[in-house]
Formats: sequence, structure tokens, C-alpha cells
Amino acid sequence: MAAAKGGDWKNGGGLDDENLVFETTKGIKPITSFDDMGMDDKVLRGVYDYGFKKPSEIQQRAVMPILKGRDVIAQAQSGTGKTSMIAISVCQIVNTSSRKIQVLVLSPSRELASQTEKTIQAIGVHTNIQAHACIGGKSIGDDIKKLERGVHAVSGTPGRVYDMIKRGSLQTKAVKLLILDESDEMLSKGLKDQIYDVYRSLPHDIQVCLISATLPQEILEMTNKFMTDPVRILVKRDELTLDGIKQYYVDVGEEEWKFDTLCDLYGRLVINQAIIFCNTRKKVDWLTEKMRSSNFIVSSMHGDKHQKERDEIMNQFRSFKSRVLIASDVWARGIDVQTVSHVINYDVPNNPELYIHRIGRAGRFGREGVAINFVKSSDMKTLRDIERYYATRIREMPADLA
Ligand SMILES: Nc1ncnc2c1ncn2[C@@H]1O[C@H](COP(=O)(O)OP(=O)(O)OP(=O)(O)O)[C@@H](O)[C@H]1O
Repeated sequence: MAAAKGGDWKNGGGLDDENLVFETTKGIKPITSFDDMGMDDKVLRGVYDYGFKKPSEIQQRAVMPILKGRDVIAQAQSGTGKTSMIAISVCQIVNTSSRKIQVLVLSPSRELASQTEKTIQAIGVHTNIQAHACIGGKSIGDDIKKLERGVHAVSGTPGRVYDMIKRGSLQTKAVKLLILDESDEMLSKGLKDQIYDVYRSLPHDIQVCLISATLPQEILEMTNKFMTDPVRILVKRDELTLDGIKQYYVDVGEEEWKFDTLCDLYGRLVINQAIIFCNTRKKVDWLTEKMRSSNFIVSSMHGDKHQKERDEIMNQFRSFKSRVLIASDVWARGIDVQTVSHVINYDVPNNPELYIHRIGRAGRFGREGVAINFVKSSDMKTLRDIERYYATRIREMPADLA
């Protein structure tokens, strides 16, 4: 932070970066109790009232550097409390006596941005913090009104946030902290330009925190362009999969056998709640129709649906009224529904990062979960590559899994 960030990060890192080795910063002392983090009593009360007793490993290591104003790159396995850590830090950092936006949290999906806003509001219940979810698909007029009335923290998606900045409704002068959740996705090709647009509207000495379960080398390489001497808490690839999530595959041979396999599983497994991931929105729609016409009750969700419908589906799923959700990768990252017991990859995901995020929808915060991959003969190599990449085992699903 402090010093102006140098470099042309929008256009990628220089050649010098290629041989950089990234390691966890030495000498980070875990703080094993929330009581010892020097937080305001009201924030602390909010944390305990929210049901947290002890900080998770990543919270023990990353909260203090964030609160001290350091730039931080924080990686930890899925479902281990990273987004909650963002909420705790935001509640502590904002000064509620001023109604200016002081923290901006950006997330890749509307659902995640909204989930983070709700967590901030819940943990900050005793502090009077005003957070606002600034996300696409909602009324622009409502956003403008809410922002002009004054809020302390904004959790949003990059497109809508930048729109509000351009309109002058989202004032950035007092923003001291920018957090990119799911930061590898945020800095990937598709979103990097939008993030850059937001970033250059913020004060020069902005503190930046990057959070994700997956942080590939090429993302770490670009961080020196906009971060200053960041504290790094990193996880090695072979430690990223969670023991609590059992991983299986079913060799379906050909695409056409996937559907029967799914129907068969439905009859055999005791599922609390399940997410079935497909690689395209079209496939989500197709599978939803096909399941419904075979009398299965399923919900479905992807980025082409209207926001109102997306909200309804999320509410139904979170309140356990719907138990099986067929989804695109809009659901792969960050969404926290503790009761999800099974993740089914109807299609093997296109990259190893997505695999980690998808299966991480089950097995939240130490719970058990099961991930089942439907694998065509032509996908077997991709699955083996994923297995090798994370040094994990994805076993053939046993007949008696139920
Ligand atoms: N210290 C804690 N004690 C108890 N529960 C916690 C704690 N921190 C987080 N949780 C709970 O664990 C679950 C997962 O937390 P969170 O969503 O913050 O994880 P995450 O690491 O951001 O996940 P993802 O990798 O999917 O983005 C949530 O239900 C959250 O309420």
C-alpha cells in the first residue's frame, strides 16, 4: 500500500516475473483467539453472536495483517472461512461515525457479492455498519439512492460498481481498502479490464487484499504491479483438496449414458442437498428439462436467468425448500450453503481451478461431502491430470456408495 503501485498490470507482467517463486511470508504468527485481535468490542460481540468461537487457520494468520493496513494475498482451502474473514475485517476497519464508503469488496458473481454483504451486515450487527450490495440485475435507481444516502462498505460485482463510480454515485475518495474475493477469477482475462477500471478510480495509496482458494502462478506474477510488499499466505497445490470431501468418478463411456447414470444415482444415494454442475448454460437448461420430464424435482441456475428468478432460486435452496440444483459455474465459487452434501460434475470442468471450487461447495468448514465426476472415455485424461495436479485421489465410485 502507501507507495503508488507501479507497472502496467493491465497488460500483464514483465518478462522478469517469470522465474519468481512465491512463498508464504515468513514469521506470520497465528492469533488463535478472536479476543487477541484487538477488535472493537462491538465487532467481537458480532463475531461470537454469529456463532464463531475460534478463528480458522486463515483467519488466525490473515486478519491481523489486514487490520494493520498491509496488502495481503490470502489463500486457503475452500470453505475454511476466507469470505467470513473479509466480513470480520470490513466491520473492524470502517469507522461508522463517517458515512463515507471506506471499503470496497469485489466478487465475480452477484450471489457471492450479496452473500458477503449479508455476512458483513450480520457480523457488524452491533456496530451500525451500513453495507450495500452493488450488483448487476438490480434497480440502478435503488443503488443510486442507497449510495447517496451513505454507506460504509460496498460489496459488488465489477460492472455495476464501475457504473456507479462513473455516475458519481459511488464516491471513492474515502475508500482505503479494496478486497478482491475469488481474486484469480477477478484478475483473469475476462474480468481484468473491469477491475483495472475500478482500481484506477481509487486513491493511490489504496490497501489491496486478494483472497482465493486457488492462486495460479500467472496471477501471483501480476500482483507486484498493484500491491506493495504484500503479506502472502499461500497453500501448496498438493494441500488444496480437503480430506472431508470424498472424490469419485463414474466411467460413463459416452455422453448419452450420463443421464441414466444420474437417474440411477438419484435412486441410490441419500442426498441432503446436491449441486449438479454442467459446463454450459444450454446444458443446464437441457438437463433441467430432461430431469423434470422424468418427474424429478430440481431447480436450476445460470447467468442468463433474470435476477429475480436467481434470487428466488437461491432463497429456496438456502431455505432447504429445494434440494437439488443444476447449475453453471456461476455457482462454482464462494457460495456457502452448509447443507450441501453432494457435488456432481455432470461435465468434467474445463480447468483445475474450477474443479477445486466446484467440489468445495460441499464439505464446508470441516463437514463431510462427496464429489462425483461423470467421465466420458475422452475425459479420462483430463480427470487424471486434475488428480496429478493436486496430488489427490479420485477413485472409481463403489457400487455400494449409498
Ligand atoms: N471461525 C469460524 N468458526 C465457525 N464457522 C466459521 C468460521 N469461519 C467461517 N465459518 C463458516 O464456515 C463456512 C465457510 O466460510 P466461508 O464462506 O467464509 O469460506 P470460504 O473459505 O470463503 O469458502 P470458499 O472457498 O468457498 O469461498 C461458512 O458457513 C461460515 O459461516
